[in-house]
Amino acid sequence: MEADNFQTTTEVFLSWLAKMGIQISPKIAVADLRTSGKNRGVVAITDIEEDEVLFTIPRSAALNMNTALSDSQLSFLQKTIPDVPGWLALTTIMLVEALRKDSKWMPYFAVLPELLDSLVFWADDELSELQASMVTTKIGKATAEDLFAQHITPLNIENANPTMCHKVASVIMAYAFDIPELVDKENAEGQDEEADELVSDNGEDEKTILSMIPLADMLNADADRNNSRLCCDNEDLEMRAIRPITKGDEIFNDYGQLPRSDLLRRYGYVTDNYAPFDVAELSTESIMSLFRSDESLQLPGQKVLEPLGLSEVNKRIELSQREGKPTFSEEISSFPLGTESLKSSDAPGTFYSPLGSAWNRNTDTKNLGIGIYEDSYDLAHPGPDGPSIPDELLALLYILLLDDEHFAAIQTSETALPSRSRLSTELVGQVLVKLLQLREQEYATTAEEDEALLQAGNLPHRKAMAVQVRFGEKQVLRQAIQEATTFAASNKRMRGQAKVREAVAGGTKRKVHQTEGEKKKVRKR
Ligand SMILES: C[S@@+](CC[C@H](N)C(=O)[O-])C[C@H]1O[C@@H](n2cnc3c(N)ncnc32)[C@H](O)[C@@H]1O
Repeated sequence: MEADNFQTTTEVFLSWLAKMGIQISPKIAVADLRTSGKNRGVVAITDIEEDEVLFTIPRSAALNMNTALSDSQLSFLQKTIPDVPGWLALTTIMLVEALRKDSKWMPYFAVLPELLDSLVFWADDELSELQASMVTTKIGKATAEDLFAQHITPLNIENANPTMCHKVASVIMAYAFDIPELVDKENAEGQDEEADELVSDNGEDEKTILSMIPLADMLNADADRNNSRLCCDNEDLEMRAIRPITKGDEIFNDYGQLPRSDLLRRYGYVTDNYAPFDVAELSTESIMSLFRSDESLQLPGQKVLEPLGLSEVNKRIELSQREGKPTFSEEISSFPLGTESLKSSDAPGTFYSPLGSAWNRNTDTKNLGIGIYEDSYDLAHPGPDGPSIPDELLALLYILLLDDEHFAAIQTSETALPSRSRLSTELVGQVLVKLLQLREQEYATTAEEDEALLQAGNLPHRKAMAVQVRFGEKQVLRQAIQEATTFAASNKRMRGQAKVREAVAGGTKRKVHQTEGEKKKVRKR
């Protein structure tokens, strides 16, 4: 019976797509992919050539603030909640639209999922299976609920309780597209001339509108298996093949090169094909708790690094926080800086990104510039795109480990940091190994134990996904440790050449001398 309902809902949806003016190539079909855990998807029923149009969607069939609700409902919302992020505005629109008895969008709403497996819906005991993964700090459930309470609750929309708001907002996060605004070419020409004087035409100022796009959002994704892309020629939206597709193949969109932690957070699934994009994060707080400690740092080979003293640590942090992109000399540019592209664009607490001003529909993409001091650093699998350990992390440790004379030289002259190969000193490598081993120990199980769990199989679905995420992060940490052990650049400018001493047998730990003021501020590990 359920299968019949599923099939009927799909058929009603397909007829509705035609009524909405969506033209579909006879070479594709919507398929029931529940047996592979994907619900619906789109498949090729004959061979398809590269660049063929799979379907065309008029802008009127994209659900957004231009197309949903009555004019009076929309202007009421614009007046009542003028300054909200785009995802929150679209959530409100969908909640209100779903209550309209004559809503033309009903056959579309019927194919949208009731509930996803994205992390906002996980119970605490399920989340605990992610162990020390920092993805749990990025769910932003409480922040989202504050926004629901502040903006949606006062509207008294029937059934718009926090659970329902999360359901709609999480569907938007997993299904919506940011599409360029329709440009009124006749009027835009004159405006462009004026605007040319003010802004550069680098595409960053393009206005976008967050939209639900029926059928385009029925495409699943599997890392680099993407074979189609949504294109926009101002008037219509087109899904095109970006490579030849063989009969029977699934048609995949591109959700981005996301680590499995983020895939799980945003989309509620993971597959092995995303494993190459996994990241492990090292928080700056954990680095600083090591450096701010008043205890000596025990390094491999029985070496001991004396503490730096709190005010000195703070001076070095200040230097690393200087605004602007880091400047490194020589061959640093042979690696892309850090692993920014792997990083989730949304910060903790901004769960349902993209954020942007809602009613003027402009998503701000300005790059504010980054110093080497970040809240956390992404470690990745080394590959053609770069090494495992980002340059910024090396530079931060290098600054913290520089001897006083060379630190002062960099501080006063604002000279560039040395190249990556010179940042990778033996001492930086040893401290990094220590930090990464401590990070590994934050996870309750080892990589080997996780692997055994996965091989044994039969895990509950969410636990299996969590174990894959934490196992992937531990594998990245292992690779980063491996990379750090190869660091062999000279320690000549490094702090502690006089003070790094062989620990005496039984290694007594000496307290560093501190001023009274400093002592009060020292944070114990
Ligand atoms: C844009 S929708 C794709 C259509 C969706 N399958 C449906 O039936 O409504 C994104 C959602 O599809 C599912 N999905 C996409 N790709 C998947 C994959 N490779 N494996 C499992 N589920 C997938 C996830 O639930 C994700 O949140």
